[in-house]
Amino acid sequence: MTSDVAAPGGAGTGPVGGRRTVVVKVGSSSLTDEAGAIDEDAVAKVCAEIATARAAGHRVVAVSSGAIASGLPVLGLDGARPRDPVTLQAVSAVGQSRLMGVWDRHLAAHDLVGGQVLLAPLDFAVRDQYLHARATLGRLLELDVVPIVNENDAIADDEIRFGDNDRIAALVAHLVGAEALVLLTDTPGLLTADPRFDSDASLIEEILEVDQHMEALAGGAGTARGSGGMATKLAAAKIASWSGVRTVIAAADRPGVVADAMADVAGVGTVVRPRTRRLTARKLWIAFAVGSSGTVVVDAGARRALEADGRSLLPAGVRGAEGRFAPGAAVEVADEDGAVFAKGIVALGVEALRSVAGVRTADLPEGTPHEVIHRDDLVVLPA
Ligand SMILES: Nc1ncnc2c1ncn2[C@@H]1O[C@H](COP(=O)(O)OP(=O)(O)O)[C@@H](O)[C@H]1O
Ligand SMILES: N[C@@H](CCC(=O)OP(=O)(O)O)C(=O)O
Repeated sequence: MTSDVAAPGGAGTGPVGGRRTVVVKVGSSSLTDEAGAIDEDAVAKVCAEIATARAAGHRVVAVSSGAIASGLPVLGLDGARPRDPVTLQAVSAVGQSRLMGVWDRHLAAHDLVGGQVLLAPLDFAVRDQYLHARATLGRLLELDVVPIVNENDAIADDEIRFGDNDRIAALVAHLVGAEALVLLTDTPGLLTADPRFDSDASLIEEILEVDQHMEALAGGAGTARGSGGMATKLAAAKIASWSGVRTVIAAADRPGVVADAMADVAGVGTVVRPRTRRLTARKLWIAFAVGSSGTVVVDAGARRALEADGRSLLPAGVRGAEGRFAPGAAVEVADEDGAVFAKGIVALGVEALRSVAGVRTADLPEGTPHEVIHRDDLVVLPA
């Protein structure tokens, strides 16, 4: 599986210009007050910390929630937050520019310039857009701008939007070759239980590998203002970890939190360590950025060849195919018990694949690709 592993020197693009890069995400829960309006003091505090990191020579990308919160009072809707997605999208269109105004003002107090970058899932899933986003973010950093990223809420398709900013922040951390991803929230980090239901919950200071046990501890959002809760923070930490990026989940109101997270100070929050064997940019994109269009079911021998030997998937090992997909689509790979263990880019459409399922290479009709999923297009997922 050597082709899964990135060259040393950084994930994705690698450290830009040899300087350390950090992605700092501030969640809705800590950017808004009880009434749901933007808390300017919270933005000012983060901007001061970003300025300190910049003064220490680091590059910083901010990921900021709060477009909807910024738009509600302008439209007189802060009394009762609308529930329907289209109204919320319209509200975000009003709020996003105001949110940027708040960031610009507080960054300017430190002689820093912000630049708005709005991203949607397709920007990560369509490879050309992904490379384009990477180039733009890289150039912004070269220009000493602080990119301020949010989801493109106004036009995001409700079916496929992220909804939370945690996973966007992790994918951005990969894009810019960050050293650390700092997820700032309204708790000290991941606790042993959701603090709303267990007042004795204590901080988990270090996670070596995000596994099912950890995922079981993570509940949903604590307030109506936040989205995703700890569950999406751990999902983000997993993406970051596979990208070779260290994640720190910590309290937004902790003094010096960004500097301490960069310095890896013990107790700053929950630190999720990067994997030593990180995925290449392409494999990471396949594993986490692109949605899957179907499932290819394989026999036990094929599972072994893929998992243990890092081989390509051949038609002979295929038992069936589900879903609707064309050549070039991303699909999950499952064994005959239905356990999904890999993901990849398939070379045949679903009908063509069904027609050659179980056929040995020597007996394939002329013109049929010999590999259903090439090993370079296949990622074995964590257990
Ligand atoms: N195990 C846990 N440890 C800490 N917080 C948890 C846990 N499970 C659920 N939560 C909830 O997650 C919330 C933070 O997530 P969220 O509201 O989405 O924040 P943000 O807006 O910062 O992304 C916390 O306020 C807490 O109520
Ligand atoms: N993109 C949305 C916020 C999404 C959101 O709340 O995310 P999170 O801060 O991860 O809980 C906005 O700007 O209003």
